[in-house]
Amino acid sequence: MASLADRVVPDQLLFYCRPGFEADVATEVAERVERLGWQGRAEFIEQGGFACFVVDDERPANELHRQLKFEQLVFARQSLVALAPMGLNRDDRMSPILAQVMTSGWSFESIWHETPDTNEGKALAGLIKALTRPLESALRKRGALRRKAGGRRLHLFWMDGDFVQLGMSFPGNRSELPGGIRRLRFPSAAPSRSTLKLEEAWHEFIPRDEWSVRLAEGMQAADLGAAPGGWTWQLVARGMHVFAIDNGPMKGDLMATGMVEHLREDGFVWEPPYRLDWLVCDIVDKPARVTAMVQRWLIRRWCREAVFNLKLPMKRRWEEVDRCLVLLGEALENAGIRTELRCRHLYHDREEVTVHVRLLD
Ligand SMILES: C[S@@+](CC[C@H](N)C(=O)[O-])C[C@H]1O[C@@H](n2cnc3c(N)ncnc32)[C@H](O)[C@@H]1O
Repeated sequence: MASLADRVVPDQLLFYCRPGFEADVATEVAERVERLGWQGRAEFIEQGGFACFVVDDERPANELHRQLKFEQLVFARQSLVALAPMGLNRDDRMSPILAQVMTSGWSFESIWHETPDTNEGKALAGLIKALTRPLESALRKRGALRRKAGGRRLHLFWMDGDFVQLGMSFPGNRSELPGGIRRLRFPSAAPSRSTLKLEEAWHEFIPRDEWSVRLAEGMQAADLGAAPGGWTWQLVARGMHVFAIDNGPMKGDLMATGMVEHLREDGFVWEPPYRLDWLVCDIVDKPARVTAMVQRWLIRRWCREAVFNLKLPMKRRWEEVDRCLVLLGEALENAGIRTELRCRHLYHDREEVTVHVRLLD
């Protein structure tokens, strides 16, 4: 291991994201960092599938990483403390990587090789496969890869075959999914691919051991903007009764379950006949309008939990999301309603984000 004086200190944070959303991650992170009272600058390459925040502060980047809770980030799929990216020579990619790890003084329990979520990234699979074993064995021999190292994980983020950035993640403040991506199998009986958005939202926002209580058989739900029925299909698959609100047609098989009441009404004005367990909404409309409608549901306690999508066709997506979430948070607080509120750009979301709200009492 390098002595303390010789160590390379990580000076940046690295975030993965959906290609095309780099500016959103960069703006979100820069704003949050500023609110936390830190200095630095965000950097990204359009369509690169990642953004960096280079810390310009006397305090170490590790400390900023600890303060910036991954769970609260909207557009980042993964959050790492990182060293500067490294150009590699094709004849010997291993040696500089080993040297950088050893001078960083890092130790870890596992190594993940990852790439941007792009076609170029996928093409690096062969190179990564060839390097995985030799690198692991070299790092194990040098004592950096250990059986016990606080759950820390080394990430090698291959920007291309000649460029890699080394990052470190910490349990409790990271995505536990490779590339920060939750891959789900499309259920062939579901009426639309949108179904995966609601399923992913549940994985993201509801701990697995609470599903049997919070997504239970016999619960009552409303699905606003339900047609053709992908989200309703998920609710019915959990054994819930669903008010499906949409002018459009629901796919036949779903209606045959007897679990769905299809009402051709306006989701923005429809009111449930009694208190429900769940509200879900996938209506394509202005984010502020959708948020105001869900806010009314929550303040009147018409549901206990809600999942809704905010469609973001605009350029400044982070600003729009932040505005909606702040207004919603303030309105709920002013109404004396305690909630758990989270928002994420999920893997199955495209130009949209998914919000989850749960009433706490
Ligand atoms: C993105 S699609 C929903 C897809 C659905 N979540 C699924 O998984 O199949 C949006 C739906 O919202 C409906 N919609 C738009 N405005 C609405 C409104 N004011 N009230 C109810 N539904 C509306 C549209 O008819 C459309 O079917």
